[in-house]
Amino acid sequence: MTEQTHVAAPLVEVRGLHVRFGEVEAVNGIDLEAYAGQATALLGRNGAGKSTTMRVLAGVVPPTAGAVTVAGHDVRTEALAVKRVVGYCPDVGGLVPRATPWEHLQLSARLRRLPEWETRARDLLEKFELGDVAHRVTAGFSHGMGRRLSVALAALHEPDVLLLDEPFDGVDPIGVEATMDVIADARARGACVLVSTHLRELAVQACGHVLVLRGGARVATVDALEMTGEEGARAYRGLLD
Ligand SMILES: Nc1ncnc2c1ncn2[C@@H]1O[C@H](COP(=O)(O)OP(=O)(O)OP(=O)(O)O)[C@@H](O)[C@H]1O
Repeated sequence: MTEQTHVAAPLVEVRGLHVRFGEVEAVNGIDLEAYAGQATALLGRNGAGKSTTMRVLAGVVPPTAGAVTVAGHDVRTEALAVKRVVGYCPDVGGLVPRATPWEHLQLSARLRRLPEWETRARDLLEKFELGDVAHRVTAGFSHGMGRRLSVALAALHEPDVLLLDEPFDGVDPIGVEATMDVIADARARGACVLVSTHLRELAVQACGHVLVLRGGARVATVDALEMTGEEGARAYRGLLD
């Protein structure tokens, strides 16, 4: 036996990630590994660096320093390949106000050259209870409706790496359940899932591992069980100070 506990290579590998915006050090030396079939939650206070880390993994923000690979692709030199293997629900934006949910899904399917996407698109819209508004422009959508569509869009092509930034924010129980299903389905088919959220209880329900960030750095990686209930709330609170 070797000391290695994972035989397969990680789907997400982050070594010494730094991201600077002018004077602001948004991410300050994060290490992270995530494997097929795993779901990992990113928790931390406002400004801890969760969304910036997600943006780097999605290939939309380049690292200032550090090595980051997603499904074996370097985010710095192979950003397009990263975007192909990732399904990304950004924390804000990403929807075109004058387009309908169906048009969003259609555009994503065409850009990715997905064959036979219509049935899955319809199923996702039904799952997220967006079937009735499938042909209504998103301009008038509530915040929660927009979140639900963003998760459906991220999941459409059954990506190897699913990145959900604040997927539960303002979402009703049906939407939360649909998002939990999407996460469970992704894990079952061997995808790797990362979820950034402020909702600790939902994070531990969805994920097996929790990464706590503070000031752009990782302060702990714990089993989700250690973050559940009142004891978990106390443990989490302790990591925030
Ligand atoms: N484009 C940007 N330009 C300048 N500063 C930025 C930019 N994006 C993020 N930051 C800064 O980087 C830090 C980390 O931000 P980030 O959005 O990653 O945190 P977060 O943990 O996702 O916070 P929240 O929980 O509030 O969404 C913050 O100080 C933020 O102001």
